[in-house]
Amino acid sequence: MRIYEAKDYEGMSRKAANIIAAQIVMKPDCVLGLATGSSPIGTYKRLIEGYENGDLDFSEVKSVNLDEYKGLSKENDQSYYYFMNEKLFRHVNIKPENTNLPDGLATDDDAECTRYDAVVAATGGIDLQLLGLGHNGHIGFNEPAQEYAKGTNCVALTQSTIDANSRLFEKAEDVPRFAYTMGVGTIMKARKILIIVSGADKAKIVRKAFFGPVTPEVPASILQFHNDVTIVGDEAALAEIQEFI
Ligand SMILES: N[C@@H]1[C@@H](O)[C@H](O)[C@@H](COP(=O)(O)O)O[C@@H]1O
Repeated sequence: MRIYEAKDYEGMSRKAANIIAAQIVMKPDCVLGLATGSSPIGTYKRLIEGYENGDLDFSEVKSVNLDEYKGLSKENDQSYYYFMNEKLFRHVNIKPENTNLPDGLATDDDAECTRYDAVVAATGGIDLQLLGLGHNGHIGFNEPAQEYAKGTNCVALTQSTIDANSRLFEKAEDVPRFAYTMGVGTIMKARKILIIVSGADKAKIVRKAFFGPVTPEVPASILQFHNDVTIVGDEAALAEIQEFI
């Protein structure tokens, strides 16, 4: 596990974008696993700059996103489809047909999970998976549980996740209660994992996830078993793991 400490959110974003940019330069037709949330917004900004100044070409890049809220359409400004379009896709030359997310409006959960697993498999596998970290250790929307989900699944969000994400919605009641998420098994199959963490509120879970016991009760802890994980965090988020850096 490599750990890079950046001074602040901006520094974290630059470092993470450099790692993703290196992946794109080394393999122009790479498959990127992408994430939503506040953590990757700065990273996507830097990638857009890389495209605008001619350093990065997304024309052959494929992407698969981790998750999507159940019940939200692509046009809903809270959907992860909308987020990805606003924060990255529409600003670079990635082909829309090469970008993939679970379908928030699917009605048959099992069929949608099977479909999305097939979509991910058809890409040939994820070269680099970008991850944020939930306050309870969730990755994608894989919440603390008794066991790890292997493939895409429809999950009931925990109250703590609903509360954390309600800051982005007008009313807490508007936060969907269910989401489709890529499974932990699929995430673990990514060739490289890049996890970004920022802010003092992540410090405790960072220690628990990466230096505590491996358990589905802290979903991100399984990343300790992956052989190519890079953590990029700012000083505040890495405050509790200083002895390991
Ligand atoms: N489903 C997303 C995750 O993919 C994200 O990594 C995490 C942390 O979000 P943030 O980066 O805003 O702290 O929570 C959300 O619920």
